[in-house]
Amino acid sequence: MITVRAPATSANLGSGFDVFGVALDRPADFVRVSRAEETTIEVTGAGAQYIPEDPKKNTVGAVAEALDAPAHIEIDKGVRPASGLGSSAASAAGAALALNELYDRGLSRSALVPIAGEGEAVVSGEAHVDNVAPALLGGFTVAVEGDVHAVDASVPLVACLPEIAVSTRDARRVVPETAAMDDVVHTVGRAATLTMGMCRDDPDLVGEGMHDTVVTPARADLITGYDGVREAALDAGATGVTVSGAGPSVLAACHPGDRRRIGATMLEAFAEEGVTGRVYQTEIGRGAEVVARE
Ligand SMILES: Nc1ncnc2c1ncn2[C@@H]1O[C@H](COP(=O)(O)OP(=O)(O)O)[C@@H](O)[C@H]1O
Ligand SMILES: N[C@@H](CCOP(=O)(O)O)C(=O)O
Repeated sequence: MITVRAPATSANLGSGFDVFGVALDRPADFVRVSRAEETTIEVTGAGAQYIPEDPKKNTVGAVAEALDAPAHIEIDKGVRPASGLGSSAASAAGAALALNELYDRGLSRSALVPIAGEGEAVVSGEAHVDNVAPALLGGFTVAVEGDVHAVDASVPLVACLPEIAVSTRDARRVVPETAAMDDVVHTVGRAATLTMGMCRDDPDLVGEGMHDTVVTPARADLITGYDGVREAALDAGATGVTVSGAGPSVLAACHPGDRRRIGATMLEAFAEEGVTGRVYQTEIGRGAEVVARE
């Protein structure tokens, strides 16, 4: 029996739609696997009632199939589904790491990324890897067709999760099909700035690089109170604010020591719109890791 802790992740970071991702120090899922004749799944924890246990509908089922590694898989959810914090990806990445070891497959973490991506295809219709890559590799990741680049980075973050659900599948429907050249130039500049910020552990550059005029405005309309929450976080000292993944979580980058104030302000701004929620004071963290072998 092997247990893996698999972290939440935040994809896109504004300017890097479907490309950028970071592992978050918290929250996390715990995935425990034991060998079996056929795959069965048991889910407990945050939002478990919304997560199917049918292997054909759960991300970990697709991973077990891709690795030809049937198992009884217990998932203890720390990352609520439809949160914009890579909930489905955390389980997929955790299962990939755990089953790889359980069945002695010998695959590297990089080789497990597309396998965990198969799990994402089950829920969003596409095998995008911008969440599973940081969940496996940790740090800041850049997913380009067929390849992933990763770098360790240290930047304080606040993730504010409102009590509303936005499914990734629905949020992909509002993404514009085309962009004007001015917006493309703006986005490239911000994405490059963010990448430089990650390489230098510089929260100011990371925050500046989060600004995006193409995808984020369309997604923001799905999140009640987004504009007020963004303004409030910036007023409280955030260096940049954007939609986390497909939403509804809102992600702020900041300097050390500012997280508590920013988190409280974001919750107040949501409350003004009648929305409750919770805050994770977090930072860029490590990838999934084995925490127990029994
Ligand atoms: N192991 C899993 N963990 C979380 N969600 C899962 C899992 N397997 C399937 N799902 C489904 O995936 C959807 C949530 O995924 P998604 O919308 O991408 O949320 P998130 O933004 O938190 O990753 C829900 O419909 C949920 O039922
Ligand atoms: N690039 C994807 C990322 C979805 O992240 P999630 O955490 O909301 O599942 C997208 O923006 O659709």
